[in-house]
Amino acid sequence: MGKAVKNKQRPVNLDLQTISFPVTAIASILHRVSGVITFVALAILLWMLGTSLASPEGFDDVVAIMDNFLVKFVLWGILTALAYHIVGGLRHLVMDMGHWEELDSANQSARVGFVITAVLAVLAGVLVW
Ligand code: HEM
Repeated sequence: MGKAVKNKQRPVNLDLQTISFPVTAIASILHRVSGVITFVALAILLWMLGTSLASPEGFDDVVAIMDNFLVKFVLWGILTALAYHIVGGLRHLVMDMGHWEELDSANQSARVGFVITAVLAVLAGVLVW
């Protein structure tokens, strides 16, 4: 009993300000977050598509809704999340084929993925506004 307690006395760092995640961990977390955002966004986008196709009034309603900064911002966020999910997803698929699995190449591909997403986010902003 006493020995079991002793074995649990390992160093534990719970000070969030001193914990720094590797770039690959951040890329991984963001991929999951962007997947969940994309999933939730599907409901919003399908509702907008359905409403806009249902009638000319519905189309006008969706156009009117889109004329709001907050709605545009949410749409921009959705497009950016989708862009990151696709970029990160393609990176995953390349890794599944046995490439970019070493520490250096994994770090580099994660960084390149962030840069490509930043460019796509700017393009999404141009599209939405
Ligand atoms: C409607 C569109 C999509 C939705 C809602 C979606 C959602 C998700 C979610 C929730 C996950 C789980 C993430 C996790 O547990 O870590 C996931 C994983 C994944 N997604 Fe998507 N996704 C979509 C489209 C795509 C596309 C277009 C690609 C292609 C590039 C893609 C590639 C992947 C890959 C490779 C994984 C596995 C990642 C891993 O092994 O950790 N997804 N997706």
